[in-house]
Amino acid sequence: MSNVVEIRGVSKSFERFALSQVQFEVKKGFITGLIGPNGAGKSTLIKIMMDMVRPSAGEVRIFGSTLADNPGLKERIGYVSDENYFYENMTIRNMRKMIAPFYQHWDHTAFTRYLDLFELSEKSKIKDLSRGMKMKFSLAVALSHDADLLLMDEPTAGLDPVFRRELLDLLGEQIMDENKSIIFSTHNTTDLDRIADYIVFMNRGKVVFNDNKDEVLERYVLVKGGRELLDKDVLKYFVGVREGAHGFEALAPDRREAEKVFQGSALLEAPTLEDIMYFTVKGGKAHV
Ligand SMILES: Nc1ncnc2c1ncn2[C@@H]1O[C@H](COP(=O)(O)OP(=O)(O)OP(=O)(O)O)[C@@H](O)[C@H]1O
Repeated sequence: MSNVVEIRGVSKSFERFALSQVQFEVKKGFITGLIGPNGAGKSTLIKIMMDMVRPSAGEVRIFGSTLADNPGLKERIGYVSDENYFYENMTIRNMRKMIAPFYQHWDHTAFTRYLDLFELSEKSKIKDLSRGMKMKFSLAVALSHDADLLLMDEPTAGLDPVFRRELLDLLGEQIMDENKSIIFSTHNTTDLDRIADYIVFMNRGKVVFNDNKDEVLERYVLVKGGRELLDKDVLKYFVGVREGAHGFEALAPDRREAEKVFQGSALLEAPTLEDIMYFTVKGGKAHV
């Protein structure tokens, strides 16, 4: 199976944050969701992938080359930023006239179709668009130049629930063509429940895991039991614990092991991606 993106030992330090030794691959033909709490380093990593931020170590290969060696590859990426990089005083039409010539494969028919679908008028000025409408415009651009990779930083942020679903369906349709791939970051794990094939989970500048979504959901297990079960010996089986008035809830990273230890004494349940993110980020010891 070929990789559309290869991230090798990427590090980047800012004054109060470090992305350290990030390493993973993204498979062609799939949707990969990038999740993690605020400040985990998702946007920084996406900017490094786009060659907008230079890493202090390591490299990113997209379609087999680095963008520094082969800047023309950017054309094959449909990038959606988490910031508005359009000119506020321009209309959508004038912005489009400026952007389109950068792309050899600009598809004006597709662009007008997306504007219609997203209920945007070419006459609107960027500054008069709501946050969600700016996101829609950005998506229309990213989808209109026959990109092989859609790389999107929080594309569902600011979208209402109805359009959010429509967008996820639309992204699902994009990868029907098995040559296309999608990477997108989100805070909303339900976006991923719906469409992601792979999950890259980042926390504090590091990758916690990069795995097939179904395998992740099968590997972890939620353990629910009485407080009397919680002692130091048991804590080693958990990545995070939450204590309530009557009992505890914890996430174990190894379902089989947890089944052996807790079968009969605690309740074992399948976690959601949100449970996995919550317990991993929160940790456990401090709460017990
Ligand atoms: N140019 C910069 N200079 C200094 N610090 C930076 C810079 N860019 C990012 N950071 C810091 O790096 C950290 C990670 O930021 P980043 O935007 O990558 O996180 P994120 O996972 O996308 O977060 P969010 O989910 O809140 O968007 C933050 O603490 C941020 O303040």
